[in-house]
Amino acid sequence: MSAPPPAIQTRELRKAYKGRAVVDGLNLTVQAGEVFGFLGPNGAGKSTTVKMLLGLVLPTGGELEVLGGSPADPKIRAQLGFLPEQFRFQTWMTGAEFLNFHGRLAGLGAAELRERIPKVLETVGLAGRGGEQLSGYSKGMLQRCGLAGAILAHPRLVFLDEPTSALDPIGRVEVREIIERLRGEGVAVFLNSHLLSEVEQVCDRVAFVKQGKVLTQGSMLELMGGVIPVDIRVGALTPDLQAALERLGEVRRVDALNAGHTDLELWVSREDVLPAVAQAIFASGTPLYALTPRRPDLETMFLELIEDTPDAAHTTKMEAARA
Ligand SMILES: Nc1ncnc2c1ncn2[C@@H]1O[C@H](COP(=O)(O)OP(=O)(O)OP(=O)(O)O)[C@@H](O)[C@H]1O
Repeated sequence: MSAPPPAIQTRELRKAYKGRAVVDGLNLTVQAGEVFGFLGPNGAGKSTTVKMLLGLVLPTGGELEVLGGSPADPKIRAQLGFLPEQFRFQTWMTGAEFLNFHGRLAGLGAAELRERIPKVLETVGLAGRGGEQLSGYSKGMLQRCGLAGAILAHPRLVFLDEPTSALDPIGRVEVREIIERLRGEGVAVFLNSHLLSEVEQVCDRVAFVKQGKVLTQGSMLELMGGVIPVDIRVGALTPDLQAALERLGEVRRVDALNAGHTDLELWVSREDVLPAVAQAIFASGTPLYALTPRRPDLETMFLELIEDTPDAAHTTKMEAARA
C-alpha cells in the first residue's frame, strides 16, 4: 500500500491584501496523522493561512494541497474539520440541533447522526447537555460544542484555532486528550495556540511564523538540537550504573544530595532509549525516584526567535532614516 499523501503541503504560498503580503512564501509540510503546532505573534498570518487551507480565502500565489487535493473539492472538504477561534453559533439551536445541522452539511445521514451526536458530545464532556439551547451554554461549553462539530464527520485533518481559549485547566487537559486520541486514530491536527506549554505537550512538530514567513520548523527533538536532556533522581550513582548510563547517553551533571538522593542529567539522542535507561537503573538495585525527559521550552524559543528577527516595518523605517 502506498503511503498516504501529506495532510498539508504548501509551496511559496502567498496572500496579499491591497498589495501588502500577509502570508509571504510559506512552505509547510504536515504529515498524515501528525499533530502540528503553528505558532507566531498576533498578525503573523496564521488565521489567513488556515482560511486558505480550508478554501475559504483564495491565495494570491503559490500552491497548496490538503489530503492530496484541493480544499475546493467537496470530497476533500468533507474530510476537514474546523474549530474557528471566533465561534459564533446559531444560539437558538440546541447543542444537538447544531451538530445535526453541521453533520447534514458534511453529508452524514440521519441514522448515522443519531448514533454519532451523543458520542461526540460525550467525547467533549457535554454528555447529556445536547438538549439545551446554545444561548444558555457557558463560553467553555460553546467551545466544547464547536470542537464536537469539528470532529463530528470523522475528519482526516482538523484545524483547531485556539481550541482551549475559553476552557479551565481541566478542560484544557481534556482537549489535549482528545487531540492525542485523534492522533491515535491517524487524524492530522493543525493547532494554532498561544498556550505554548500546551503546544509543547501535544505537538509532534511545530513551525514558528512571523510576518507570513516560516522562521523555523521541526520536530521537538530537532528544535532541541538533537538531544533530549533527562532529569533523573536515584538513591545512589554507583560506578557500574554510571558506566551503564554512559553506554546509553552522556552523563552531563551529577549532584549528590544529602538525603540519600543523587540527581543527574543524562543527554540521550532518542526517546526510545528511555526504557533502557529505566531498565539499567532497576538492574543496578538503586531506587529510582524520577526519570523526566525535558521538552523544549517553546516560550523561550518563541521569544528569542521573534525578537531576533527584525520587523519588516521597523527595518523599513530604519532604512528610511538612514537614507
Ligand atoms: N480580509 C482582510 N483584509 C485586509 N487585511 C487582512 C484581512 N484579513 C487579515 N488581514 C491582515 O493580515 C494580517 C494577518 O492576519 P491574521 O488574522 O492571519 O493573523 P494571525 O497570525 O492569525 O493573528 P492573531 O494571532 O492575532 O489571530 C493582519 O495584519 C491582518 O490585519
